[in-house]
Amino acid sequence: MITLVLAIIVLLLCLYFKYEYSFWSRHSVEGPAPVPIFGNFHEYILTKKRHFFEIYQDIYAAYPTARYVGIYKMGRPALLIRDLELVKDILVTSFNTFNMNEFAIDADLDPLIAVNPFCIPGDEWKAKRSQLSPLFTQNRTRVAIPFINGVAKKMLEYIESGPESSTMEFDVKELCAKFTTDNVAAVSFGLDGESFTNPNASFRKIGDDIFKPTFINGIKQQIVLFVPFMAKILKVPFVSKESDKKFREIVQQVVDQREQEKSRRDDLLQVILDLREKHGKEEYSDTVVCGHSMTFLTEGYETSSTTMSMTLYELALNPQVQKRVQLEVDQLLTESNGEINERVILGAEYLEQCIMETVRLHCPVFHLSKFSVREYEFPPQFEGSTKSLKMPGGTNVIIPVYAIHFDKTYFPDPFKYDPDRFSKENKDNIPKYAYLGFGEGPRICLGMKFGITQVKGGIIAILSKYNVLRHELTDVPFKYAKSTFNLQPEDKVMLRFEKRKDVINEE
Ligand code: HEM
Repeated sequence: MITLVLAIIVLLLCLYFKYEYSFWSRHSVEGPAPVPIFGNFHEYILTKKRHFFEIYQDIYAAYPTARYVGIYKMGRPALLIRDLELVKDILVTSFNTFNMNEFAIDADLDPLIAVNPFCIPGDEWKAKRSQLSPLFTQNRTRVAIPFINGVAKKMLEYIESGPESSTMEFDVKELCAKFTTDNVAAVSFGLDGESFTNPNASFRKIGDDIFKPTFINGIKQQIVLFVPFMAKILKVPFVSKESDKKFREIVQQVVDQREQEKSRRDDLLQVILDLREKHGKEEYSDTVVCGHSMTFLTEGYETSSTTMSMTLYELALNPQVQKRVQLEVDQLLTESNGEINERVILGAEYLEQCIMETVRLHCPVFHLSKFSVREYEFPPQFEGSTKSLKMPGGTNVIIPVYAIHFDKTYFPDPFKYDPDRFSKENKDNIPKYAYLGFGEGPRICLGMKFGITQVKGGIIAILSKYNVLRHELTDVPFKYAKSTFNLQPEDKVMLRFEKRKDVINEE
C-alpha cells in the first residue's frame, strides 16, 4: 500500500514538473533543459560546482544568436536577456514596465533594509530615491573628500604599525573593508568607525553580519532569491535583530547628542535630519532616518570595498599598470603637497580607468534581475523570426552583467586587464549598455560617484607609499565565494606590501 502511495506521489510530482518545465516550450522559447526541482541551478544549489553568475555565463554562451533564453530558477520561469537593444528597453525606454527589482524585502522583518530604494518598486521607489538623492550630489561628494583623506591616514598608520606590519602581508579584502566602513561612519555620521583600532568595532560587525559569505548568510540569500515565499514563511530577516538594534542605537545616540548640543555637522545624517525638519516626522520617521543611514552602510561599504580590493589585486598582477598609476598619483600629490584633495581625486584619470576595468572584470553586482509590472511584448527570440512573445506582468527578466562584460564582441580580449578600454579616446568604442557595472537608466547606482571617490582615495594613499605585490597565497585565477548574491572573494585576498624606495611625498 505504502509503495503504491509513494509511486502515485512520484508520478504526480513527475507530471507536475513536466508541466511546470514545459512553460518555455509552450511559449516556443528555446532554453537549456531543466532538472526537476532545481531548474537550471542544480550546479549552484545542489553541488555548488558553479556560482549562478557562471551558470548565466554558460547559458549566455550557449545561445549566441538569441535575443533571450528561457530558463528556470528552480520552478520559476525567467528570461535571460542577451540583446543590448532589449537591455536598453528594460532599463531605460520601458523602465516603467520593469521598475521592480527582484529583491523583495518584507518591511515587517527588515524595516531598515525595506527603506533602501534598491528593494522598492514603483511610486514608492521614486519617493525613497528622491529622499536619498540630495545625499549624492556632486557637492556632497566633494564635502566627503576631507573625511576620506582622514580615514586614509588612519589606514596608512595601520599598515605601518598594525599587527601585519612585521610581515607586510595583508588580506586586502579585510583592509579595504575597514577603510570603506570607516569612511561610511565618518561621511555619514561624523563618527570614528574604529575599524583600524578596535577588533570589536560595531560598524564592522554589522557589515559582516549582513555580507560575510558565511554558511548561514549563504542559505539566507538563497532562500530570499530563489524561494522568496519561503523567506516569508520562515521569517528570515536579512539584518539580524541584534544588528538592527545596535544600528538604531548608534544613530539615535548621534541624533540625541546633536539635539542636546544644538550642534550641526557637515555629514549625511545632518542632510537627512534637515530634510526631516523641513518635511516632518511623518515622512522622515525614525525608521526612515535609520533606514537611509543603513542604506549608506550596506551600499557604501561592501561594493566599494570589493572594488578597492579587486583593483589592488589586479594592480599587483599587472605591475606595469601599477607603475603608471603611481606616476600619475606622485605627480598629483606633489602638486597638492601630499594631501588627497578634490584636484587629486578628479585628476587621477588613469586610476579611474583602472577602477572601471576592475568593475568590468569583477562586477560586484553580476546580474540585474527585474520583474515586469504589466504586459510586455518581447521581439522574436531570433533574428529573422516574426514570432514575438507577449508576456504578462510578473515576468522575471535577468540581465547577466558578468556574461555581457566578458563577451568578446563588446570587449575584445575580455580576460585581459586593460584599463585603456576606458580612456577618453577608446571609451566610446564600448557599445552602449554593454558596460553595466553600475546599472543604467533611472535606477543607475545612486552612489557611483561617492563609491569611485572613496576607492580612489584609498588606493592613492596606499600606492603613494607602497608597491603591492603578488603573494604566494594570492589566488590566480581569482576565486569567488559560491554562496553570495553579489560577487565577493571566497576567502582572503593576500598581497604583499613593499615600502616604495622612491616615495616623493614623505610627510
Ligand atoms: C564601486 C562601487 C559600487 C558599485 C559597483 C555599485 C553598483 C550598483 C548597481 C549595479 C546597482 C543596481 C542598479 C540597478 O538596479 O539597475 C546599484 C544600485 C544602488 N547603489 Fe550602488 N554601487 C557601488 C557603490 C555604491 C555606493 C558607495 C552607494 C552609496 C553609498 C551606492 C548606493 C546605491 C543605491 C542606493 C542603489 C539603488 C538605486 C535604485 O534602485 O534606485 N552604491 N549600485
